[in-house]
Amino acid sequence: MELPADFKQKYTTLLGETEAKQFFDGFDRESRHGFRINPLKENVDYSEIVDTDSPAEHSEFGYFGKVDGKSVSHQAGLVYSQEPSAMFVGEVAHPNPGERVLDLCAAPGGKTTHLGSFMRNQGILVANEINSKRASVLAENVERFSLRNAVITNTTPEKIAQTFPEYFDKVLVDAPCSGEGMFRKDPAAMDYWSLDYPEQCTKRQRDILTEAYKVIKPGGQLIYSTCTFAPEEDEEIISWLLENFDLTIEPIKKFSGMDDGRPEWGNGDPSLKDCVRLFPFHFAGEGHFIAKLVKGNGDTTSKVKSFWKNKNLVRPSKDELNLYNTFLSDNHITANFDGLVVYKNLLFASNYDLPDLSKVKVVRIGMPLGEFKKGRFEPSFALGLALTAEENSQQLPITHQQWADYVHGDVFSIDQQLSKGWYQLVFAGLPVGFGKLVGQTVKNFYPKGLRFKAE
Ligand SMILES: C[S@@+](CC[C@H](N)C(=O)[O-])C[C@H]1O[C@@H](n2cnc3c(N)ncnc32)[C@H](O)[C@@H]1O
Repeated sequence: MELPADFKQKYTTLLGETEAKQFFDGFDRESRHGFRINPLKENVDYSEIVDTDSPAEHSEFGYFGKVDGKSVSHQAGLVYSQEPSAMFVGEVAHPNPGERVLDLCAAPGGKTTHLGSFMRNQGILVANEINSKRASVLAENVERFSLRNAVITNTTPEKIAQTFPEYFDKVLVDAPCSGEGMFRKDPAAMDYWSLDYPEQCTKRQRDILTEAYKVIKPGGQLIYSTCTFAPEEDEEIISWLLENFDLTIEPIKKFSGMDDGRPEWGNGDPSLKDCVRLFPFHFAGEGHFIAKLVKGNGDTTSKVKSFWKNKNLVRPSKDELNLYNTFLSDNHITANFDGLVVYKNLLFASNYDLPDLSKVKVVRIGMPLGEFKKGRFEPSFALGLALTAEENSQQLPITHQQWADYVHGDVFSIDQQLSKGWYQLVFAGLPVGFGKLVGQTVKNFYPKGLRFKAE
């Protein structure tokens, strides 16, 4: 691979001739692909749909291997394709069920879906993305992954800081960066690169981190990561954080092939060693830098405004509750969702412990359950993916061909005689969405914008 001459010169100075040569040779090695399994999808017959022969020791739900974007496993949220070094970020953050967690730079959702896997639908996971198109992709991935406790916002770090002062136990800043760790997989990333580019990125990283700091509870954690090797965006940024904020570095447990942070590439603080560097010539991944910091303990005086200050959100009316409960009982669904809230004619399972979100653009206020339509309740696609076999006995196993018809938007027939109603279609135990059975025809409710031709 033809690396930029300035890049080679810079890293030859930083690493010395011998190590720099190994570093550059690493870009010519073949990339190893990876994916994570979604632990929230239960009762799945893995042998039929995904190859889990090569687990990754450094990431609890991680595997080596390639997943096709048009496969059932990807489309129905059983897996998330993620390169092996990126899947160490969520592992370092490792939130617990019940915590309040923010993923500040979240799209397309690689880390968000990982954080949600650890949280097991308990607590609050706010996933924010500043770019609206990317926020939509984030919402799709969160929906596929069936994260019930995720709120998706599309706003700036400043607005997040105003809305959630000292609110979160853990904050992840997976920062926009110069992307040197993308060069191997996507050589076009080199076109953006220049000797000055890392320095330019640091300004934006400092601005984002200044806001991120404000939303961490005293004693809470900040996880910072980049997919670049540039010291300006890695050790230098952490040095700046240590010098300007009440933060200390927490050691990260390292696995084989992972390098220490380099104090001499920052301000010399020995604790920078406790950060982690993933270099492709030592570790089977594209490259990452990760730091974990803890905010000092102190009293908090900050208060957030109540969820119900937002006048657009209301509790479901008696009639709406009736429609929803009738839908559940008619279709043998026993799932129990808390935090019911209505926005326009949409019903969500949210969390009343959230603050007033009226100053930020909310993409989804929680898990979409469905929509009230002229005297009836129609379930969401997200609900069709999320319900487990225990929560919904009305499941209809389908073949791969029927799944292909379904995602293409076609109706299909079944041989059985079953009572009419909403059925959760399942392939190899994996729910793929709802269909409405009338006679022996399954009417298609696969979202129009997601339809595609499966191979
Ligand atoms: C490295 S990517 C995030 C990848 C994501 N965490 C994942 O694992 O899928 C960085 C994100 O930061 C967003 N971003 C760019 N400028 C930003 C800013 N000034 N404030 C906050 N986010 C920003 C980008 O749109 C991009 O989606």
